[in-house]
Amino acid sequence: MVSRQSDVDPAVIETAEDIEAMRIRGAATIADAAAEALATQAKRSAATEPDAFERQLRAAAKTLYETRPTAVSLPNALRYVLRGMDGETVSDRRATTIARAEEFQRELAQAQTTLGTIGSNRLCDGDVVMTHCHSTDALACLEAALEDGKSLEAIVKETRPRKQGHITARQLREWDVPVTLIVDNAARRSLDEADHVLVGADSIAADGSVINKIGTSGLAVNARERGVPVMVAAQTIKLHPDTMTGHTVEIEMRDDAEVLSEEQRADIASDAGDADDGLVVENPAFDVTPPRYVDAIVTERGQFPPESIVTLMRDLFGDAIGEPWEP
Ligand SMILES: O=P(O)(O)OC[C@H]1O[C@H](OP(=O)(O)O)[C@H](O)[C@@H]1O
Repeated sequence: MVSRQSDVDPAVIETAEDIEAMRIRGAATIADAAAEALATQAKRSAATEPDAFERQLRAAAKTLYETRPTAVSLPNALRYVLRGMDGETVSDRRATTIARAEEFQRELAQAQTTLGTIGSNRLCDGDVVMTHCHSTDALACLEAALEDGKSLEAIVKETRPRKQGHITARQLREWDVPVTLIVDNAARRSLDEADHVLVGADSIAADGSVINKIGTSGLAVNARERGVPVMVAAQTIKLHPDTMTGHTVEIEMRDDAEVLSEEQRADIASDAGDADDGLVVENPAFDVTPPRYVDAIVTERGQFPPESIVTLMRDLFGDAIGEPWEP
């Protein structure tokens, strides 16, 4: 539940609620929306003192941060914008915050385009690509390959429980890519037809582990066994710097209702509704794919074997991290 702090603008609260409810979803889209929300907070702040202005921006960042715990693109976006807030007056702090948020959004869009070009180099004319969930970073690779004149086909996993695969299928059909939509459990069988598995990421850990939509790890294990290369498309905003100091990535557990309606629960558990009706629904939104099942992590800075992604992480983030809203 999004906390409603008095000095956080209603527009920021609305964005936070949209992210929490997944009306705004996808790690890159969430990061873009968070930067936009901080710019809105800055534009609308009625603070007359620079310290009060800064407190409001940090409160807004904390509100946004607390929406979803797994995609590191969110805190990375918040850190990036807040670290650009500068100046001794409200006016200066407002202007620098807005400019920094706009810079973040431009760089995010450019990074995805560059990543797509790099990822498309791994794809050949006539390839069949299996996708999981809906990743704009992954689709950027397919779009770049199509713009290069390569023909592609896709096997799209529906990706229960929220079926984000339908978003991918719709986008690919708009690009006139033949799509075979499959239930998640058919992935192993369909891998025989695939030349690549292409997925996105919510976070990349220092050891090269990939945190992505639930079902990614099982798909990657099956792909390794079937000899199908696994490509992870992930802008550097997905790199999780806290994992360089031993922190693990929290896996978001989402509501039962995404898996089972109250009517279905009542159909299964005759004494449904009792706290101890003996029926527990587990709904993890993400899982962790070990680096040994990943062939390449494609970023806007080039592609990396998972075991070496930490070199890029150190280069970009250094060691000083801290919470995104802290000074
Ligand atoms: O940043 P882009 O590549 O768009 O998406 C990255 C990942 O974010 C999504 O999470 P959710 O659907 O928001 O839970 C999926 O796990 C997807 O692979």
